[in-house]
Amino acid sequence: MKAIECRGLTKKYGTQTALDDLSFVIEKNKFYGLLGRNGAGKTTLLHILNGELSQSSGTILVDGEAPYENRNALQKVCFIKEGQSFKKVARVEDVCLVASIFYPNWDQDFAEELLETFNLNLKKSVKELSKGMESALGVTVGLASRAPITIFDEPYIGMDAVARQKFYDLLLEEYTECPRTFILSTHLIDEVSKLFEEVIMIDQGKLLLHKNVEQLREEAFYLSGEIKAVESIGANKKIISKEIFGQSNTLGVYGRLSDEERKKAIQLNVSIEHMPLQKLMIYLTSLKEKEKHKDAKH
Ligand SMILES: Nc1ncnc2c1ncn2[C@@H]1O[C@H](COP(=O)(O)OP(=O)(O)OP(=O)(O)O)[C@@H](O)[C@H]1O
Repeated sequence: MKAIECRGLTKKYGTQTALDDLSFVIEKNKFYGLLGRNGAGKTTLLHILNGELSQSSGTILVDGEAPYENRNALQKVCFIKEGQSFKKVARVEDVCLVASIFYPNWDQDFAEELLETFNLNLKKSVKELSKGMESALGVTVGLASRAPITIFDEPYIGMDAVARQKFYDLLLEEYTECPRTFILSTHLIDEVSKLFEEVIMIDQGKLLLHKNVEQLREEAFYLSGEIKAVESIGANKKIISKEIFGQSNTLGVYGRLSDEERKKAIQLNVSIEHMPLQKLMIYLTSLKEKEKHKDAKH
């Protein structure tokens, strides 16, 4: 079942192309990580998804409807942005009241439970909150909205490591108890990658990768061992990184190993290790950059 569908989605700001012919499907009740370097186009995509921006061309459907200025579609989406700017004079309870009016599935008891967890007082005004506390208020709204599509775009600005961990634990608990579509856009990839079921990577407005995380675990790995042995296993594979330490070599590989190749790796004392998502993104985006420079030279 589709929660979101993009076809040829393109967004231009004047001559700047922020999204370039993006096509993908986000399925219902799955947890997505939206990843990409600064300026990749993530926020632009999320603003279009949330009906705040219109695309230059292509289509986007949220639960089958175009989201731009469409209240019906938007009630299904709760979008918590980086540095969410709630009205400074509003009290925490006012923020919850407004959210309860907008989101049909709002759960006030859950909201109050979360506020207590984050030590937020209902009577405090937003201007009295620290940066991290304001982010915790955003996280509370996102979770208690119980919106079928809940999106967090770097929602933890100012939250310390303990508060962030609390947020990830709550997110996992909520996803397990009350499944819905979650999209988390983040630069702290390895902190949260355990939550993701699918990963969408964007680079310079284009889709770089859309994969199931389990599949990625099998397809992105390091081979380490004696130089010749490692190179024989990595031959004919897409090599995305290479490090040589004396007589040993570590290759970052993006591809699949057959059972035969795995057996051979054991025989040759070549270790196979999972590559963290953050590293994979760094390698893939820098490879793209190198390819672009090469094309520009020719
Ligand atoms: N309002 C705007 N006017 C002109 N250009 C814009 C505007 N908003 C974004 N851009 C450009 O569009 C591109 C994508 O920006 P966007 O904010 O979507 O990236 P992002 O992936 O969210 O980046 P970050 O991780 O830094 O938040 C960038 O090149 C940016 O300079």
